[in-house]
Amino acid sequence: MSRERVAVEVCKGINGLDKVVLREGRAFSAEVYLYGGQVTSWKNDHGEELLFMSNKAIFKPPKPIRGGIPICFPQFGSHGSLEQHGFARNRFWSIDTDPPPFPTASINKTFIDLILRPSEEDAKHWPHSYEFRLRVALGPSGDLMLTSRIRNTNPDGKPFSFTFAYHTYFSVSDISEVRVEGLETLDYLDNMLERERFTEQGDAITFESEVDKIYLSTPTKIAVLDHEKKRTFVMRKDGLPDAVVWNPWDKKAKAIPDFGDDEYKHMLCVEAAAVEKSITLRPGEEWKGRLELSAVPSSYCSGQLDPQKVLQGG
Ligand SMILES: O=P(O)(O)OC[C@H]1O[C@@H](O)[C@H](O)[C@@H](O)[C@@H]1O
Repeated sequence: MSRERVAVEVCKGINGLDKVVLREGRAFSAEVYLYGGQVTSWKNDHGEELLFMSNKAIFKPPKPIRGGIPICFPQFGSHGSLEQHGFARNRFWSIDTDPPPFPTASINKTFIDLILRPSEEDAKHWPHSYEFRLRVALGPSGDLMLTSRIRNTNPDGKPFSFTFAYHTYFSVSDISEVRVEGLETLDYLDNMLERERFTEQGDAITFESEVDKIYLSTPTKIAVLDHEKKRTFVMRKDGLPDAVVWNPWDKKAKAIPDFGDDEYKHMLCVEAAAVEKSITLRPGEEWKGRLELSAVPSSYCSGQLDPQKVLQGG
């Protein structure tokens, strides 16, 4: 007799931190830590992990967790007055038991709603009142969906601005066998050159050294093809015009304390983001940013794989 899988379970994770486990179908699953409101695991129906998590990740405040999908808010990167990537990734989020309804009814039943509100300490550095609601959902075919709703609740009539990213760490077999499609010929800001602006040349993007680029005004669908694994990640995004692509490569990897020296070979960050133009909300206004990830088998032929076809199963 098979024991029924609990769809949404709140339990203890590493170092006793609270986590929520979502389960769908035979073996699809995802895990979300309340610390950081961070997805730390996403598995397919073979139980294979699809997100990268460093073996040296520190699941202990105040360090953010190195891997999964950290949330960068209210500041992406180091441009601004706040700590790198903002504070949302190292705050304790709460389970939101009574979130306002979504305008269109969700067909997904397997989800968790989290909420982040500013603490007194946060308000000293970023003097704004807001509600950040995050829904993490797992679809019937294993798709992972994150929806952020950020509302300005400033009582003093003041607007605020922020930048944002879903800092997704994909797990890949070998970075030198990976290509990203959907960003070719776009303009990007090079983070390694003080955000100087360039235009991407040529074909799909491949990797042979450190990369840290913010692609601008990107399409809503981007594909990450893992040749060796014969797997393609398809990212769809909404409300997030930019896409950050990051791999630290060998030298930078050694300088990151919570990252193994060789781990750069097995990860790639492709981050749905709003960086170039910050988002401004007046009191009472709400912004929505959505990320949808699916992992599909791919038989890869150089230049012939059209992410569109992958999406349609063709
Ligand atoms: O080490 P952190 O703060 O998690 O940041 C990792 C990387 O995150 C990327 O999004 C940035 O573009 C990089 O510049 C940065 O190095």
